[in-house]
Amino acid sequence: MEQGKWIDGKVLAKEIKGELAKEVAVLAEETGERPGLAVILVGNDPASETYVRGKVRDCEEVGIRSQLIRKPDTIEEDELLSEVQRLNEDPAIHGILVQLPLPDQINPDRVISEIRPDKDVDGFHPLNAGRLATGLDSLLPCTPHGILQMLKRSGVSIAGKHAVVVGRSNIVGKPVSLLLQRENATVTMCHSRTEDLAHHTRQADILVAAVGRLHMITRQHVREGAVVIDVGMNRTPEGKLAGDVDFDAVEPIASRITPVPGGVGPMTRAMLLYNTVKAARTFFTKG
Ligand SMILES: Nc1nc(=O)c2c([nH]1)NC[C@@H]1CN(c3ccc(C(=O)N[C@@H](CCC(=O)O)C(=O)O)cc3)C=[N+]21
Repeated sequence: MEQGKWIDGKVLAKEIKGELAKEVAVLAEETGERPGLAVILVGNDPASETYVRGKVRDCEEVGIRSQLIRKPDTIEEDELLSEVQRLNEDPAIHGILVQLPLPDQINPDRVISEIRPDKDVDGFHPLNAGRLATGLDSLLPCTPHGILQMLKRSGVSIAGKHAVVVGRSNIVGKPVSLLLQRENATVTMCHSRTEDLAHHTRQADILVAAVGRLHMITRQHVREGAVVIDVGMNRTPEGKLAGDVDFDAVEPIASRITPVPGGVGPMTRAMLLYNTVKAARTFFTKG
């Protein structure tokens, strides 16, 4: 296996965290304060517990203060909305993240819309989605922004290239297609109802797989020399974490490829820190 063609998300995330740690130190020097992130975790789903613990640890690494707020999975929507409102008003909190998924009695769209857009470090609020779509400055969703950073920092040129995005979710597919267009790529969107998927994906210079189905992108979907970004987070029958791309089949023909784990996931976490620092800087400079 040729290590040089892997785009290593862990290495790049570490580089970004180093840059953010310096910026946090400068902010602390100038203002006497540190960025603050509040993470709300409803219930005790083991996967969510692991993710949230990771986020808290990441914050410590760069000097961001974090606050984990736990709520039982029986919480009513109104109570969760009140908790968000309280954090909206808290001057020590610059970023608010409500871990998804939420229990059935809670409408996630209502909760996301309750977060102050300038504290919406997931970039999920409709105002931030609309600002991205219209080309205004905004807090960017972490996974799409992480993908863009991976491409840029590993020297992949985007302008004029054909990017094919598989998956049209609000958290990955749609925003990553907008970001790639902003970088002057020609973008094709594919989804579960696309006919002859492989016909489209084989045209890709840059292929982004964000479907959530284990190993659905195989060798026949990929043009020789393509750059392949795997956003999938699936479990194999053996319980291992694996992507949407059949890595062993695709790696030999790709020019660059991201592994799972160790690819997009760590970048997503790094961009959450980036957004928290950005939100804090905006808050401090507005006075
Ligand atoms: N409000 C909200 N915001 C989120 O950003 C959010 C969320 N809810 N709910 C769940 C998903 C999932 N997600 C991950 C991020 C990084 C890794 C990650 O770093 N994964 C490691 C491996 C972790 C492992 O080994 O289990 C990797 O890919 O190398 C995983 C999952 C963020 N999410």
